[in-house]
Amino acid sequence: MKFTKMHGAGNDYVYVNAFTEKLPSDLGELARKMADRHFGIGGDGMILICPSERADARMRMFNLDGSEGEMCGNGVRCVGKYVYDHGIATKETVTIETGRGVLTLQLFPENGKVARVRVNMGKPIFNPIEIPTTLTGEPPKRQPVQVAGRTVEVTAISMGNPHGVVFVDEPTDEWVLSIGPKLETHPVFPRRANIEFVKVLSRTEFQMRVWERGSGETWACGTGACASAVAGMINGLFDRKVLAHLRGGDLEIEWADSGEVFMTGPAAEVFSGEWPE
Ligand SMILES: N[C@H](CCC[C@H](N)C(=O)O)C(=O)O
Repeated sequence: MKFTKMHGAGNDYVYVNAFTEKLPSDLGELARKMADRHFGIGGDGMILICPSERADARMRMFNLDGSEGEMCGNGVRCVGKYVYDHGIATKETVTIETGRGVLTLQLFPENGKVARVRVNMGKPIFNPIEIPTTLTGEPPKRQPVQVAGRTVEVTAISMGNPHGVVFVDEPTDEWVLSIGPKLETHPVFPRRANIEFVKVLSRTEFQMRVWERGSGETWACGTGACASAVAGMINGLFDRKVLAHLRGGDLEIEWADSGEVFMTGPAAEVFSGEWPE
């Protein structure tokens, strides 16, 4: 089976073109094996680029633990790059079907290959039942959650997948690696959640580290950067356009008057090969 390794701001996945490749029935197991950094190709998970009846292609994303997520912001930029660079779509505006509907992407090629992508990520979801979270308020803003013997204020938002945003003075290892997994699996998030730790730098800039549901710490999270930006905006900390500094690079996030969130960032292909199964 042919695969392509790609990343968006260091959030790396093993991509498989399901237009041409034959896939096994247990996709979770395939993701776990291929994404293993010691015994496999290595990555934060696996993303399938599939045919769609409603869009240029359909994205399916699997975490490192084999669970399937609804959406992936860095992944969808890479899928946009893949379909253009590999001739599945020829226009610079493409549509990708995801677990949260069909998204429109604006591609920015350089010398014939896509280098940056702007994605209409749709409207943030504030309804606690849809997120899903047991926290109250719509949106649940800075709600106290008891974790590891302390009270942490969490803002819950869905960008198609669930996020809990925590504003901190410094996104330390203790926050990310110790509190992160406890919040991911906390009973306030019945389907678990991706957890972002955000340091406000100014009204237009923030630094973020993320603990992802099913994958652990990753170097960037597109949906997480959108959720963090919107969390900062509804908490009165940010203007409507912000720059997110993540471990693996920067993402520009804008919450437009239409209510839709636009994310712009890099997409890169690293190498391709064959998986011997
Ligand atoms: N890294 C991805 C999000 C993956 C989310 C996944 N961990 C989930 O279970 O929701 C992003 O760039 O948006």
